[in-house]
Amino acid sequence: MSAQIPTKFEQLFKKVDELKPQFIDVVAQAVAIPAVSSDETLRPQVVKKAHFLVQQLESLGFTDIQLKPLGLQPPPVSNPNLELPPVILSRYGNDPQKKTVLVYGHYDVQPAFKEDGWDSEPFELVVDEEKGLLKGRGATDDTGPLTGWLHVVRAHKEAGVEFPVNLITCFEGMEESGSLGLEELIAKEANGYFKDVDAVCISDNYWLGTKKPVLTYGLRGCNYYQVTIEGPQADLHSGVFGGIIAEPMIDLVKVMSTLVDSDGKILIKGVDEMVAPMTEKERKLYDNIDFSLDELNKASGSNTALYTKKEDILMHRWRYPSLSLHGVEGAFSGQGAKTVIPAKVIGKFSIRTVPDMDSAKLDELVIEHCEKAFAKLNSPNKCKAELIHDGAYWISDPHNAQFTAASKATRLVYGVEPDLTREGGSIPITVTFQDQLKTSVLLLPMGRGDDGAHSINEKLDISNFINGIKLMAAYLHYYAESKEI
Ligand SMILES: NCC(=O)N[C@@H](Cc1c[nH]cn1)C(=O)O
Ligand SMILES: [Zn+2]
Ligand SMILES: [Zn+2]
Repeated sequence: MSAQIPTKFEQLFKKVDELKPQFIDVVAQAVAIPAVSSDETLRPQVVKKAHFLVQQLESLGFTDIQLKPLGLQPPPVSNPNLELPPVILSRYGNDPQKKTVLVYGHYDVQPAFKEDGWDSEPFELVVDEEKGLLKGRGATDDTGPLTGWLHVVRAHKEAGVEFPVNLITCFEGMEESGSLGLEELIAKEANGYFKDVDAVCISDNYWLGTKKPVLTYGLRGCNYYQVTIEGPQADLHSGVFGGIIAEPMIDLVKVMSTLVDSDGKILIKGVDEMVAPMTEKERKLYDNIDFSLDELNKASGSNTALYTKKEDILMHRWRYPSLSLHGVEGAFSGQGAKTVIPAKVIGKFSIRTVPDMDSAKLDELVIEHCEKAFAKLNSPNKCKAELIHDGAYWISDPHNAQFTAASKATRLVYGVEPDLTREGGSIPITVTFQDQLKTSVLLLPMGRGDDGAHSINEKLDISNFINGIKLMAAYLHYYAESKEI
């Protein structure tokens, strides 16, 4: 850190360091609540986590705290009376002389089971001081970064440093399941709760690698589909019925195998044609990005990369679509050798979308493709392909007041210029904030590319957590000082 660091940052950063145990304790309490949005039976836990966060906001002096209901979860859903989890709106400061920054985060998490291969219980935060890690579901995605904003407020209060902006929180509990219901809420509040918002900042993605901080200006979208194949009335004995009835699982494997090649090529006609062509200007951007095949291999824990050149890896993560097969509901998946013929199986897959793909057109192509592939099997079973949820891709210009402030903050905290990156993952609501609030959006990641988000042993390095809080604080100060909006 430079010797001329302004006093306010010195005071703030010292306080952040002092409060480290308390900050980690808040993350531990939050991680202990298994707020898995995709598991309908865990919906009360998602709601419990919202209430936990409300308590935290209250104790920090946030005002106008509202738990916004979003109504019932739309189909496909097992329980048609399932309420969506609430969105948490709150503010800290209401000074018309100050800029207003909306911070978005999500308190829901991906599913996690110890049997998946975790070294510890996923919903018990492990604080490993020796390795410098916080380990647990949500540590990096997105419980750790979401709480970061609250810690920024606490550090200001306890250090006696004036908070530089008015802060508005928008924390949702359905991001991992397509942000259902949030778009409508944002549209409704654009001229209400959010009317004075000057900028939106999201901390819900990761550095590209493990060493260099980044600021992010693009995301892929995600359209998530399911194909249901139904046959017999109930699961059957394969010794009694095998070979004499049409098995849903055989049909499903055949249909799913027509979607994508082993080398990642999407086999659905018409998809490639929707992808924006590469320009020379864009091609040059990849040269300056700090990344290597080695980092990808380390993050995946394998040597299974489909591309070896940095440029190819980045292009296929950022600017080309991908299709992933995720799983099969209703299929036998336990240990041992159960000789069952599943009666109904639901295959799940998603497509990461990119400019200029048309989401509705993609749905048509995918559904038609699945129907045709099934028809070719001449099976007496029933097949239905449908969209579960979608979220749009987003790309913006990274040269504005927010990115300038965040670059300055990165130099202050990390002593380096951040790389400007796009992200292969999705945050479905990003584009809605930009369009509805007519503001710029900055993605300011806290964690590293090897954090294992959505995977086993998800972690956040303690240094990233602490420096990430300092980075958030410095960004708010520099943005507050900037002349432009
Ligand atoms: N940290 C962002 C993230 O993990 N986003 C999810 C969003 C999503 C979309 N559909 C299902 N989940 C992602 O998988 O990218
Ligand atoms: Zn996330
Ligand atoms: Zn996620």
